Amino acid sequence: MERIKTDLCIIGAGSAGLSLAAGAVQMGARVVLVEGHKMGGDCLNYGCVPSKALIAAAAQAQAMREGAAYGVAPVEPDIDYAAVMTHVARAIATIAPHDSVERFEGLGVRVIQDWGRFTSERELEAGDHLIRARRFVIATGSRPLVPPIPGLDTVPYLTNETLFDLRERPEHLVVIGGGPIGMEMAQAHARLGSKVTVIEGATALGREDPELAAPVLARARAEGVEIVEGAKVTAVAGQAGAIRVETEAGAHEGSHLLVAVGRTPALDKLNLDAAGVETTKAGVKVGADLRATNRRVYAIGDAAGGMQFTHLAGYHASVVIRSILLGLPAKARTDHIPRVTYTAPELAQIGPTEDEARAEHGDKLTVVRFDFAANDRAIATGQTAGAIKVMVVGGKPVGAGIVGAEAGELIGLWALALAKGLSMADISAMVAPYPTLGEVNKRAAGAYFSPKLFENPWVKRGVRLVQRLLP
Ligand SMILES: Cc1cc2nc3c(=O)[nH]c(=O)nc-3n(C[C@H](O)[C@H](O)[C@H](O)COP(=O)(O)OP(=O)(O)OC[C@H]3O[C@@H](n4cnc5c(N)ncnc54)[C@H](O)[C@@H]3O)c2cc1C
Ligand SMILES: NC(=O)c1ccc[n+]([C@@H]2O[C@H](COP(=O)([O-])OP(=O)(O)OC[C@H]3O[C@@H](n4cnc5c(N)ncnc54)[C@H](O)[C@@H]3O)[C@@H](O)[C@H]2O)c1
Repeated sequence: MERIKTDLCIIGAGSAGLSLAAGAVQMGARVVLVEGHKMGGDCLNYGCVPSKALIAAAAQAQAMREGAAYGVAPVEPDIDYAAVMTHVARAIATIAPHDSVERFEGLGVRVIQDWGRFTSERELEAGDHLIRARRFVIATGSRPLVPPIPGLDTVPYLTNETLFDLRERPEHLVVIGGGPIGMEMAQAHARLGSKVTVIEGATALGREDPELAAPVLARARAEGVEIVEGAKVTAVAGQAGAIRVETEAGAHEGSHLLVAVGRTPALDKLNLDAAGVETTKAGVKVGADLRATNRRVYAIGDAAGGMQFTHLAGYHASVVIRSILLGLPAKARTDHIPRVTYTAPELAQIGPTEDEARAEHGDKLTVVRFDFAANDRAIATGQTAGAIKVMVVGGKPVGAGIVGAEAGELIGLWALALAKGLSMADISAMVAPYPTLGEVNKRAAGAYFSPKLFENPWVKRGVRLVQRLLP
């Protein structure tokens, strides 16, 4: 058993652990990084990267069907599903060196490729190593939640960890769960030629602003995705190629089953009791400073039990690095974290939705909006299905929601606005290049001021007075 003493031991080399390791070692800390499975974690291997690569292939296929509006004869694409998955694997392989053991060892990180398990409040065992660290950071992420549905353990089912291993296109993919994973993968597969049924216990994309989620669901349905809502799955039966899903609202059959009903924190291997680290159902119990009940231990990323995004994992790393390396107080905010569902159209949100903002701010809330249909670039490119809504309190945006082409890119401005406390006046001061979809952001800000400017009798009177006085 090798004994290692270090400043910082990070458990998990996913988005959270890698961001922290790279930052901490380059700032001069001695860092040990413990990873039991694949460097890069979920995002690189089973999550963001493969899903977005698959979505890109699906978008290409769909574009070939939709040429008519542009005067380009539409064709039904000839899709080689195995080749699509080769494209997905290539995207992973291209990014993998950036997350590799070699790169991190090159930066000076000691990487231990084994599962970590606490033996005490100050020590972690990983293979033949016993690591004593001044600070530990749990960055072990999450894994797919497999609900206790009767019969599920008797049928072959896919999760995000196995979906991208497929080499033959599912004939009929049944997806349990209409959240972001379910809807992204459902639409992508329908575009790639599978028949797809989504079975959702409540409302599909139910955490989103219903007005902004509606066009996403409508488009997916128009492209052939069957979305069954209010249909909690009660039992599953069958075998490979013929799987039957029973719901409270009837039964559905398909060739393949994808389970996408949420995530569960990956904490089971850590022996957290030995470390005095308490947990909740969502993850490690942490405060806003991301410190656990053992104050030497932090949790970041999915393991911290809040929102689950790669950019949040990176942000968490930047928060705890202040506290761990410099001893400075640091708290994680949540109000400025955007989220994007990469369906077509994309759906992006930051801060509260309209309903949530109204519940919090009541009459102080103003909601301004602008439709893509009035944006020249959207008209020119045939992308007019979309809208932006901005929730404003006291002249400052508290939230924004965008549905439409490139919504994920467009929300970036509001992420800056909320991070820095910018006002609607700041946004409207921006000159956006013409013609860009990004003009919708400025026009939303304009919509906030135009009633104040154009429907105000005092402004009109003032202008008339000045006009009389001017030479
Ligand atoms: C299908 C899908 C699509 C997604 N798309 C997006 C997206 O488009 N945008 C976005 O922002 N987010 C997306 N996410 C979410 C994103 O992948 C996660 O939020 C992110 O990966 C979390 O990073 P993490 O470092 O906390 O955890 P992970 O990436 O899960 O990494 C944790 C690592 O810890 C390791 N580990 C676990 N236990 C131990 C142990 N005891 N010892 C040693 N190592 C251990 C694991 O092997 C793993 O490598 C998606 C997720 C899925 C499933
Ligand atoms: N674009 C992105 O950023 C992105 C993409 C995919 C995933 N993610 C992350 O991964 C997380 C997990 O995504 P997810 O879609 O698996 O989970 P989710 O919790 O967001 O959605 C799961 C859905 O399954 C439904 N459900 C649960 N049990 C059911 C049952 N028995 N029968 C029918 N429906 C049932 C729920 O009502 C819910 O709508 C997301 O919250 C997000 O943080 C992010």
